[in-house]
Amino acid sequence: MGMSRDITAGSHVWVGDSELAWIDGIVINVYAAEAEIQTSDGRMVTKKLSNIYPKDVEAPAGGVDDMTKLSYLHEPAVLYNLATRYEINEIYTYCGNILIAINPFQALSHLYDVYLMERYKGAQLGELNPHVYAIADVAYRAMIKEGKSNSILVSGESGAGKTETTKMLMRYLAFLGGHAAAEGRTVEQQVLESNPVLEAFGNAKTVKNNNSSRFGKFVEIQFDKHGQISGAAIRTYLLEKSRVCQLSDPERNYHCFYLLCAAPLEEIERYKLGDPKSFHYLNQSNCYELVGVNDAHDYLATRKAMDIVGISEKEQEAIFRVVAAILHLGNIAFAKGEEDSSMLQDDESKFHLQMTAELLMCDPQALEVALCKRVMITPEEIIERSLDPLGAAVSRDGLAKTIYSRLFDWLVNKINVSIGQDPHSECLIGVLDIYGFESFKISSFEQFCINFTNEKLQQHFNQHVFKMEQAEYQNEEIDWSYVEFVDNQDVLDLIEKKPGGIISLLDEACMFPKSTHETFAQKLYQTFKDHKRFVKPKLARTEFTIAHYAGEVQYQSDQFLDKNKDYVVPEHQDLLSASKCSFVAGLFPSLPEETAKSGKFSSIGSRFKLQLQQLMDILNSTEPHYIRCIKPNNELKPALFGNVNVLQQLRSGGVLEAIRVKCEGYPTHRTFTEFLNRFAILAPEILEGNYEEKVACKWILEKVGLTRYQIGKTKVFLRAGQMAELDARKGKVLGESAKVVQKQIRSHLSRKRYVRMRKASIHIQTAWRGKLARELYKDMKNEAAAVQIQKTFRRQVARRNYIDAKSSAVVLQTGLRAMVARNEFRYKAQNKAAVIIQAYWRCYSAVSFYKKIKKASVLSQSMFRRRTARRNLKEQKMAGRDKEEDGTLEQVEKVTCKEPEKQLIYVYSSKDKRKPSSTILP
Ligand SMILES: Nc1ncnc2c1ncn2[C@@H]1O[C@H](COP(=O)(O)OP(=O)(O)OP(=O)(O)O)[C@@H](O)[C@H]1O
Repeated sequence: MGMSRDITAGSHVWVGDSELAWIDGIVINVYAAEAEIQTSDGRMVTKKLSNIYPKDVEAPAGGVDDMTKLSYLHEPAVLYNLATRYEINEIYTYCGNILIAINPFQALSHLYDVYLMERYKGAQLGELNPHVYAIADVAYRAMIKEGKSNSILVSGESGAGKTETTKMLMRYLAFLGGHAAAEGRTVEQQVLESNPVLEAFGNAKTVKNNNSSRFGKFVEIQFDKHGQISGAAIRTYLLEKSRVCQLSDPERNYHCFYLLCAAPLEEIERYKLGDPKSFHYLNQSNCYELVGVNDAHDYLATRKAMDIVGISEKEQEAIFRVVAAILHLGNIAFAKGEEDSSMLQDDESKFHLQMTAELLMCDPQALEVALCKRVMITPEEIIERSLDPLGAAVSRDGLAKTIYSRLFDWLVNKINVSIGQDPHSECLIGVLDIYGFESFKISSFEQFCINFTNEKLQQHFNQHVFKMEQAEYQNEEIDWSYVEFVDNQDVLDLIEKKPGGIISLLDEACMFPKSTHETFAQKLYQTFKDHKRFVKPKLARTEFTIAHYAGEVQYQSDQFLDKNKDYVVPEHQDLLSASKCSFVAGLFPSLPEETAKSGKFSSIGSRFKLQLQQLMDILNSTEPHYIRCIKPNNELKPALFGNVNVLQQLRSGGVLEAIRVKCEGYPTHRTFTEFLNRFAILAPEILEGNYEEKVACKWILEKVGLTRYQIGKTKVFLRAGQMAELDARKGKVLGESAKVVQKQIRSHLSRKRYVRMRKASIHIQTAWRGKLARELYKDMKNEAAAVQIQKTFRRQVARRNYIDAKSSAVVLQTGLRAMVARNEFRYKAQNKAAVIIQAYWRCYSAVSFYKKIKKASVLSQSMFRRRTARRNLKEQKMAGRDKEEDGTLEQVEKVTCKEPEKQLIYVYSSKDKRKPSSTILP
């Protein structure tokens, strides 16, 4: 798919990357066979040209809904397209007629409502967005229109979404072919309800998926001539039996065991069950519960679904009794007995043996013997051999696996009988939900069978894709005779050829008592030493590698022989066919005498091969449709797209193989209009003339010089790489044109720039000159102003000096005159004032003298009077003492006046105090 010759410097390309698988970049340099590329994350890498793929820069931003619309159909383009679409929650994409469904790991309810079902009803494929409904609708309409059966093959690795997709398909088919208002249980209802029942018994939590189907399933939905569902059948393939007794952490056993442990109390007591942790078949892993799952609720839902699919109450009771018996069986432990024999380890084991026998309704002793002993029939005698504890445990596990797988087969059969098949139906739509290609570190017999299935389906797929291609070529009336068909028949021969294939050799080895896995491996090495699909790894003793279409897988042949042997130990068979429970006995019907005696060997491999052939026969008689489910990450998280992971699945899912098939022919188809829109530039002259589209396309192709292309009725068919070649030519033409355009534009731009610069420089000069003139003018103006200021200042100073001088003179004159005048005035006034002063002074002196004299005379008078009064008083006192003695003493009171001369001393008579008796002057 490489198109290295069209890669030049500047090309957008995809290059391999260890982390992202592919990364885009731009070619910087091209050397002889290598190119230097700058990746979009900024690194410089050098890669071989043959490992570089062109990138379509014209691709739509949201990706294309059909990969065949990609201009470059190669691995990175496919991957990038899916990643782009997944980012915007577009989980479905077509690759031609194949639908690629990427698990969203989140509920996208808007994608599955009834409204959408209505929209897809009758819509053409491609008319609406890619969807599972579109595929189911195409299958349904093709069936109605052509009266031919159709099948939808859903594949993908564990957890990719096959079961969910299958459920949606069945729901849509039930919607299309359902009965309007049917009474009771309708067929479609039973078909849909069979899912929870099968999931309870056939699904388990694995590291890859919490609800992983551990079997393949093909559901045939039959339709009557009115297009209504009239019957259905479910075929199952290769249930993983080993899970019943062997678990790895953090996986779980089949859901039904946990559901039963969460059943209503009375059932738990009836079956003597309890905590799942107490059962050996469940406690090998630490995972007992699932997030978001309620086992008690699911138990009741499963019982309800069993009712709907027609499993009676009594049968349901028997089914869960058997499930409980298996749990008890697993708890029977063995200890070493006498010699090489074994015995029950303890009382607990005895209890579980008793319980197992009770639940299976068989004899406990017979059960113990069946577990611990083997009967060997030789031509001479019948020998009973004891098993050692390990052998007894293997026998116990073998019994558990056989019972469980018989129970599962019974369920499938019962569902089929209940739903019923329509013997008159001519058309059916089969939905195949089968495990995808598996490659583990240790791949064993199961992976061998699974990968064999996928090889078979891949061949069918290749043939179909090739047929579809051919049909399109025929429609377009182009020659396709030399398109080669890619085949994987050689791998299928290696596996299934009879005689001489691996399965045949394995059966031979199983039949030969002395065979070991080493002798088997040696036989394989010898037989296939020259087979190009078979590889013996270096230093290998029992491993072998097969180069499958999806990649090499190394198988460990150690357990191939044991796992291939498909027989029930006769002791187990006899024990259970003798059970008193008709249900249990029914699981182990007695073998016809001759079959039992003949001991005819039956192998799982051969039986599976036969089953597969029958499936292929059905598929070959139908019109197939393919849905490839992809798991975008191992974390089971939404919005995480792991490129490397997805690429591996595209490879193993055959999508890349389908693309390779396409690339062998004409991977690129373009309608004439599309082609002209994209490449008319390669021959511009056709745009001028009025040519027919087909002629114009041919003209372009001839002008470019391409060969091996084809022109059909409506489309141009290009071989791988031719689109890139045309794009490269277009790139060159565009490059040349771009140069001319660039030249013109550059000259135009340069001139424009020159004119602009010139104009700008004139502007600058003008502005500069203006600035200078303004500055000069400003200086001159400042100078004139300064002169003016100086002049004014000087005048001001002179004027002030003059005024000062003048006013000084006036002041002086005034002063002088005033002085003269004062002098004159002072002389006259002084005389007058002296007279007045003298007059006053004299007056004053005279008054003062008078006052002094007056005062002195008053004083001398008063002194005289006082002396007189004092003499009087003395006399009176003398007289008074006499009076006192006769009680007529008088009171003396001094009346003080302001004028000393007026002060009086009154003398009162004690008899009459109101009237002084005499007054004494002081
Ligand atoms: N279309 C979808 N929308 C939402 N979730 C989905 C869709 N498809 C798958 N899933 C989620 O992915 C989980 C795994 O899907 P599913 O069980 O169908 O895988 P599977 O391919 O059948 O795996 P296995 O082979 O192990 O049975 C589902 O339980 C569901 O959660």
